[in-house]
Amino acid sequence: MRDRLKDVYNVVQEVNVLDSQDAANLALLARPELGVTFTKLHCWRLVQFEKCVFLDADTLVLKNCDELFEREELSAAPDVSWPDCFNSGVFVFTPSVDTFTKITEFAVQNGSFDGGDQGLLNQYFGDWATADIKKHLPFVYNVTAYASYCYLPAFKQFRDKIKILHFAGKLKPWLIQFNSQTKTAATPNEYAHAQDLIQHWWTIFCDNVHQSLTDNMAGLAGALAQLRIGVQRTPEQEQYENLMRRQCWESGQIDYAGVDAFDNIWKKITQTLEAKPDKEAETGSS
Ligand SMILES: O=c1ccn([C@@H]2O[C@H](COP(=O)(O)OP(=O)(O)O[C@H]3O[C@H](CO)[C@@H](O)[C@H](O)[C@H]3O)[C@@H](O)[C@H]2O)c(=O)[nH]1
Ligand SMILES: [Mn+2]
Repeated sequence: MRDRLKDVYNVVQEVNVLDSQDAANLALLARPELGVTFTKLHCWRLVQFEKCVFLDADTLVLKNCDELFEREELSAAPDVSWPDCFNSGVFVFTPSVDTFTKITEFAVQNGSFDGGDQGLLNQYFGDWATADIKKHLPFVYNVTAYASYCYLPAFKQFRDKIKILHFAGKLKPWLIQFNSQTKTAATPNEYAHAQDLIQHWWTIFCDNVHQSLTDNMAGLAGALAQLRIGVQRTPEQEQYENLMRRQCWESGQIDYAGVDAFDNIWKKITQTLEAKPDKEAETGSS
């Protein structure tokens, strides 16, 4: 996968979720819940660049955004569910080892109010909402596509102005049912207003990404490599695609480390089994 990425990007830099070689990381080892968050913070170490724009992997750039580099750290667009916080899926920053260290130290001390990088960065850059309006990126640089967060009449009115669409939330484009034969995505209701943009994501995937994937790749990439695009599907292929989609969906939805941890599931099963005789007794007596 790294080789494929190197064909497309100028720099492919590997970062570890937790790296015991590093003092800041060592401190974070005591806070494993911050591990994934920490990974995103590595972007501040790209000191070979003067200025950078961070983009979540679930963003889709629709127009040239070079002017973002004229903004200062930390510039970002408001988050739709709490506009006094910025959404951390798109932000302008200045790489600096010093800032990286300060943010990680801050993380170790204060944690993150939402358990992710967005809470942490909003705490660290705590005056974003009030200090400098130039650091408020227009919303078109980070438009949340999910219907329940979307102001649909505005989406319709301003859709041609959207520069970056962000598939924030659990339902990602790659989890949406896709028919490899007709090359069409079965857009769910939550994205009905953005159907052509979901289709655009899949068209880019079919035309520019699929040929770079191979069956021996791990995870979703390996599974997507097995799609046979534009040819008639055998019943086996159809069944496979349905199964893959379902597995993606389910793995995307299940909170293995939290409420859906095996211990909790087991507890629930045990409780249900224990509760059953009582229920029957109740029904019997009533
Ligand atoms: O296994 C993973 C998980 C996440 N990421 C990266 O982390 C980003 C954030 O995850 P995502 O699923 O996109 O989160 P969102 O649904 O966008 O949710 C919000 O909450 C996150 C946690 O605070 C923030 O990072 C997001 O910017 C914010 O939009 C991804 O885009 C990736 O770039 C990975 O590389 N690997
Ligand atoms: Mn995201």
